[in-house]
Amino acid sequence: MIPTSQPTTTDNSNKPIIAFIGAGNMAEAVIGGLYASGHPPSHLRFSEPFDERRRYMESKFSECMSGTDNNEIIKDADVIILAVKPQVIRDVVSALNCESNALIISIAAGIRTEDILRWLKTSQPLVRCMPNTPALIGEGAVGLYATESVSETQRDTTVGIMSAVAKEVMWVEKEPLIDTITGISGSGPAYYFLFMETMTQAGIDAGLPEEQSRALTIQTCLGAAKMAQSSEHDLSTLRKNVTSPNGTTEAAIKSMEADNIRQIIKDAVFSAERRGKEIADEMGKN
Ligand SMILES: NC(=O)C1=CN([C@@H]2O[C@H](COP(=O)(O)OP(=O)(O)OC[C@H]3O[C@@H](n4cnc5c(N)ncnc54)[C@H](OP(=O)(O)O)[C@@H]3O)[C@@H](O)[C@H]2O)C=CC1
Ligand SMILES: O=C(O)[C@@H]1CCC=N1
Repeated sequence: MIPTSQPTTTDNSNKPIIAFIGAGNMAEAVIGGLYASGHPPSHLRFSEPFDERRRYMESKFSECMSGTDNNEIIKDADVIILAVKPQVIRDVVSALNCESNALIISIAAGIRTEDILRWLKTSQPLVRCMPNTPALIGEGAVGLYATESVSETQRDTTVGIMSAVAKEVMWVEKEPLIDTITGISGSGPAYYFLFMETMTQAGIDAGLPEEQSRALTIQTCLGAAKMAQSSEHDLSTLRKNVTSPNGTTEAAIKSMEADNIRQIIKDAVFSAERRGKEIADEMGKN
């Protein structure tokens, strides 16, 4: 009997070819996550007009195809990820020649699917996605909205891509909720950084060495987040568990409540959400 030959290389034929338009921070995070998850580099491409940035990305992802011509990069792609700033997306999308049924994923803050489809002049399957920068270390949180023409397989492909960089990947049924997610997790890392910056500075002002204040602040944030993630208790119970009657935490929380901390945070989230809609209105005019 003649032995059947065994393949010696991994079969990559079922992995989608993914083309990134714009190779900035977010594209770097997603390409990095896909690399680490074993996505074949030959199936990853990016275009980037800024020479210095492109060279940096080429040195980091040397096996990927790269260039400056967006239409060259999207040829034969199964998935096209729009990773440019909202202010340039209209010009970028209007110049694309999408002839295939490739899935398009836009990560641009605010920009609505109806505008992207109008600029594309096709009824391409389109997903609107809101990732965040912790994706750079595989700790992202991602919200997704699919237009009608996105198939179940393309939904699975989208989740597969985003799961390479995120621990939470979730669909919403109504597109405006992507703006809400922008206010929560898209912009959210900056709120926590601001909180940590301020807390570190308070420690320094009170006499702690910067290194100690920074380390204590960061570990406290991380510890609280991990507790919140693993605990069976809700967030307010966890807060109350730290707060002894007439103790130190109570004094701190009372001080924050007196300064209207809850309203401050809600206003911040709604400001980000509103700004997303404003960006969409500004860019969607034409
Ligand atoms: N940063 C964040 O926390 C998050 C960002 N987003 C969204 O992700 C998108 C990308 O953001 P981010 O990665 O931070 O931005 P970056 O500015 O880092 O990346 C965008 C890249 O696109 C390049 N670019 C500009 N014009 C073109 C073009 N015509 N063709 C191809 N590439 C082009 C830019 O080059 P050049 O510098 O030369 O202009 C830049 O390198 C934005 O729409 C943003 O709203 C979503 C969630 C979180
Ligand atoms: O600030 C911004 O517009 C982008 C989108 C979400 C986070 N950063």
